[in-house]
Amino acid sequence: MAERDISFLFSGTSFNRKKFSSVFDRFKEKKESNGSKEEPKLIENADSGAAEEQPRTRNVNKKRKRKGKGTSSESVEGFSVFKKSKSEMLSIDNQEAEDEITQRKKEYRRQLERDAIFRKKHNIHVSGGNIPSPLHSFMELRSRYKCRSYILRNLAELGFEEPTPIQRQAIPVLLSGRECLASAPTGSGKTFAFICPILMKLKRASKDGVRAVILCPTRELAAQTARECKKLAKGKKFYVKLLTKQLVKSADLSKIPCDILISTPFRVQFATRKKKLDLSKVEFLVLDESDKLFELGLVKQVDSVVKACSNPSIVRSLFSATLPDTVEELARTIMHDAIRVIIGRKNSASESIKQKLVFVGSEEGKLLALRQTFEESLNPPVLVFVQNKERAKELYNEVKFDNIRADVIHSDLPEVQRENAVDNFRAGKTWVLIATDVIARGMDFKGVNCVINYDFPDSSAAYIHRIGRSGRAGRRGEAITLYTEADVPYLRNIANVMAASGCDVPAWIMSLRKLKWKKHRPQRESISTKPQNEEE
Ligand SMILES: Nc1ncnc2c1ncn2[C@@H]1O[C@H](COP(=O)(O)OP(=O)(O)OP(=O)(O)O)[C@@H](O)[C@H]1O
Repeated sequence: MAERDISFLFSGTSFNRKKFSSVFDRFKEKKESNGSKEEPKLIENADSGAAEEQPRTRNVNKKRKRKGKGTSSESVEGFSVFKKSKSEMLSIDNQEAEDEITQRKKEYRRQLERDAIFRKKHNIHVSGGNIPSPLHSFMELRSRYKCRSYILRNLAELGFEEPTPIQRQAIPVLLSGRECLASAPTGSGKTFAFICPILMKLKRASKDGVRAVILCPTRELAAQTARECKKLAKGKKFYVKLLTKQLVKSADLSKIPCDILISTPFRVQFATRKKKLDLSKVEFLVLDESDKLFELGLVKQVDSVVKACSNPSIVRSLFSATLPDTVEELARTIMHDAIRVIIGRKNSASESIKQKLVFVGSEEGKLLALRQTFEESLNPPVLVFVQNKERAKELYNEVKFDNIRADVIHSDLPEVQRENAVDNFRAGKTWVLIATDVIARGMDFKGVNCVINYDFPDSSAAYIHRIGRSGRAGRRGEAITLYTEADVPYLRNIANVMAASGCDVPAWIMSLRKLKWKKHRPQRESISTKPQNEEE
């Protein structure tokens, strides 16, 4: 059939098959070798990674062919080439094919070396097969992946000059249709590392149902991610939907156009269980803050969303600043041939944060230390983290009369109040925001100068995420962690994180025994300056 098509195309042309049999054979060989695993590729990248190098391959081949012609005419002067016997011709062709393969292999190796040097320079560590080359610039999104100009325009409008290390590697991975397990420091641009390839792959808006789902552990982070997504999609009519409680209640979601759905696992699971949401066409699933999503309490909901996204060709990706081995193992059970991308050292704090430990003796000592810090050097915006919502309320009641613009956020507050607390802090109306871990992850407040851990964090991951609210996008930040006698057994774990990110830690702390850390949530005395009997 194919042959007949070819003959049809060449009808009227006298084409001597016998004379050019060796050429025909070469094409045949190529066809067969295309399917074979042994065929050497220029770049052992996944689909588009390889595609990205194809023009270069073709150029090399063209050049090689032209050069070959030139050489033979030079050496044999004109028509003498046709005087060669058939077997000689065949051997020349075979030689040419072999040369080409060797050349490709060399180029492929050179590209691997260039990639390795570039990754080393940007502290990018990768594992997995056929890893696409990292991005050298945002412009490569156009040259390699035909990125539409609206995205490049929006990146420029946002003031992004260069991709961050996680963006350099994770974007090509996802654009190549590969799954990605990624870890990079807080504030290093992970959000755009998954939003950008999703927008590029979805190409344009459609009314055919949800095509991408992004799960975040809190509604605040989901709202922020939806906003960021809309910023990058500006100028293109994508349907980006934040799935809120009201939306689930009020609408038949199947009738609302939605390309990208962003929400918490609870909300998405609820909507799918009520048959208000069909996720069978989802092409991309992102688990942001994935280690948090895999914690007890969320993992079942996540599991049910993962199952609801039943499209067999779905591309899943996991992102977080902290990725414990247990989470990696669990993640691998749901991922196919994922590429692992780690920026810097896994589970470490951002190096742009100056970290300090301050001993305060007792709970009373904490309040004194906090007030003293505010009096001497309040440099807003400041975030103060406490252990639970009760303590958040107590501390807020203490500082709200201190002539500083303070506010509080915790899970007991109604949605609107939580939103206002975040918005006012963002807008600079609030100087000091007292918070539980509800905003410890992912929240991107511009220019938080200092994070104060009023209560010692309950894990080193919690520490990394809390202090990571400052020192974002290359800016400098500060973190102060108050501790009492009750916290001393856990000091060493925090000290290790500090030392790994280049901060000074007293030698006596480093000589403490390292405890296997379970959640550290000691019973703490209530926060109050009022005498006990007055309270009663
Ligand atoms: N290429 C870039 N150049 C400059 N700034 C960038 C770039 N990419 C992202 N940013 C900015 O960096 C900040 C942090 O980004 P993002 O919130 O995505 O960090 P993250 O790595 O997800 O942090 P976390 O681990 O805390 O969730 C944001 O304000 C974002 O706008």
